[in-house]
Order: sequence, then structure tokens, then C-alpha cells
Amino acid sequence: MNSLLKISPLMDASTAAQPQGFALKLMELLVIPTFVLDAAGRVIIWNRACERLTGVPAAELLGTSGHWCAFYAMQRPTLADLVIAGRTGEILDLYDGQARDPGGTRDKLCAENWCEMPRTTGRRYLAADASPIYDSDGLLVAVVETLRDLTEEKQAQIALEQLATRDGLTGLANRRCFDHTLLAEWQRALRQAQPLSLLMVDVDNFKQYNDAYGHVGGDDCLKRIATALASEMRANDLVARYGGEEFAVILPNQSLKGAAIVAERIRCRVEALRQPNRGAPARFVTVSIGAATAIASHEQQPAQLVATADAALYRAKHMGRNRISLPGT
Ligand SMILES: Nc1nc2c(ncn2[C@@H]2O[C@H](COP(=O)(O)OP(=O)(O)OP(=O)(O)O)[C@@H](O)[C@H]2O)c(=O)[nH]1
Repeated sequence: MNSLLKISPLMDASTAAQPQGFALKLMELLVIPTFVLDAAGRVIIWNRACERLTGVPAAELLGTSGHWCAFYAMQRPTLADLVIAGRTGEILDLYDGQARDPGGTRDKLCAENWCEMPRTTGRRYLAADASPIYDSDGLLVAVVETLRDLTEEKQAQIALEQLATRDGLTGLANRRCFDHTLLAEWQRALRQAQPLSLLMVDVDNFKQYNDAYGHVGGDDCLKRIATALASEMRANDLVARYGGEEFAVILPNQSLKGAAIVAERIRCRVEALRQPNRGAPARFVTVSIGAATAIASHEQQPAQLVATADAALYRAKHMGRNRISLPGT
């Protein structure tokens, strides 16, 4: 017995003879965006709320399998298509958040993802529920997909996540995000037996900079250095503001030799900014960098990698600043 048939007490004598026809008509009027596919994947209902959400009129889609183009720029299955094709396993590849059979109803699927919505003004984050309808012999006759527009909620969640993980001044990852990422990368390095490198980057003579140009000038300087650092990173690297005028760079799968090359590139990049620091002996803003690399092991902690890079940074400062230092140098 499918869920549509359960509404039969609401029907009068004439509609009771065609309960599915009645229910499908009812769906047309629902304020929840809803579409229904038949067992061959053709659109048999595209309700008005769905028209409003997608900007695609029902007349264009009824009887066709072109409903994907209301949501996506490239052809791909909707949740309802996955149910019809029995390809529910693909939900993991195609959707962000998913919960199979959330209410214990056979084959009902829920999932969320960003949709391009080519016929509207911009992409939307939609939550979809797809429920199959079976006839009395247990054969699939249709799949109902209902949609909820969660764009505002998702954007608020992303903004909150940004606030929780970004440094307010520079826009780089904050210390909390650094700690979290370092631990995650350490565990990954442990699983894959890959090296993990870390750079600690500290602005030289920054007290003099603040004294000469004021705290607001100092803030601007930190922002410029942050941009320079970020421009040197690859996709899997993470650059974070570690605290004050100190930055940290996590370099996954990077040997000490590779880390030294990145460190020297960063040092040169900051030097090339030619940012005057009239209070400092070098007359320009420079950075000192300590590098460290570990092959992660259960005996060690990521904090030891930080301590080793910090010790190298201390040596770079001690040796005269505007230089990089590796463990043991
Ligand atoms: N403008 C600004 N200054 C900051 C910020 N965070 C830390 N500082 C300043 O950075 C300076 C760091 O000074 P020190 O720790 O003495 O280091 P330094 O002068 O850079 O000297 P070395 O590191 O030894 O080269 C202090 O004056 C802090 O007030 C910030 O967010 N904005």
C-alpha cells in the first residue's frame, strides 16, 4: 500500500475510483515544489510551485525526461531518476548530505545539493525527498520528488563556518582551523605513510613596524603578507594565521627538501613586496621561516612537528632574520 492510497478517505465517490488521478491532481496544487515521474522516468506532474522554483513551465517538460535541465547545466540524474533506475547507491557520489530511507519507508530517499538552476537567477541549495509509489502488485508506477529550498539556511551555515574557521583580519584560516587541519593531515600522513611538512613564518622586527606606522598600518602590512603567502600555496596546502605576526603553512605530502623550496619562495615573495620598515635594520619588511618535516608515526604527536618548526624559526631569527632554517641547520 503506497502513501498516496492512504489519502482515499478524503475522496468522494467519483475520485475514489481513480485514487491516483485524484492524488496527482492534488499535487499540482501543493505549495511544496513537487514533480512526479512515471516508471519510465517521464514527467507526469510538474506542479506550479516547481515551476516557480525552477522557472521551467510544466508544458515544456510533461511527457519528457528533460527535467534535469531545470536543475543542472549538464545532464545528470535527479533523486527520482536514481529511485526509478534502482541506482540509489550513486547518491553518495551525486549529493552532499544524504540519508537513505530516513523514516523507515521502503526506498524513500532524501538528499541535499547545490543546483545550478539554469533558468533562474542563480544556484540554489535544494533538499529533495523521493518517494516511490507501487501498485497493488508491488510494481513501481511512479516516483514523487518534493523539494525544499534551503539556500538561505545553507548560506547562513557557510557564513558561520567561515566565522569559526577564518581569521578576521587576514581572511586566512585561523588557529582553530590550523589545529584541526594539522591533526587531520597527520592522520592522513599516518595512513598513507607520506611525509608532512610545516613552515612557521614570522614577520621580522614587527614591533618596530607598529612603532613606526601605527597599529592600523601594522594590520595592513599583515594583510599584504597574508595575500603574498596565500598566492604561493597549492590546492592541498593550508596557510593559517597562527597568532599575532606569525603564520603557519601545512604542506601535505611534502619532503623537507620541497618544504625548503616553498619556504624560500615565500621569503623572496615577501621581500619583493618592498614594504618599507624604517625601524628595522633591513629597512624593508621581511620574514624568517622555520621548516620541519615528519613521517607521521603513532609514537609522535603533531605538536612535535610544530615544536621542531618553531625551533628552526628561532634559529633563523638568531642567525639574523630574513632567512629560512631547517632542523639541524
Ligand atoms: N598591528 C598589529 N600588530 C600586531 C598584531 N599581532 C601582534 N602584533 C605586534 O607584533 C609585534 C611582535 O613583536 P615581537 O614579538 O617583539 O617581535 P618582532 O618585533 O617582530 O621581532 P622579531 O620577531 O624578533 O623579529 C608586537 O608589537 C605586537 O603588538 C596585529 O594583529 N596587528
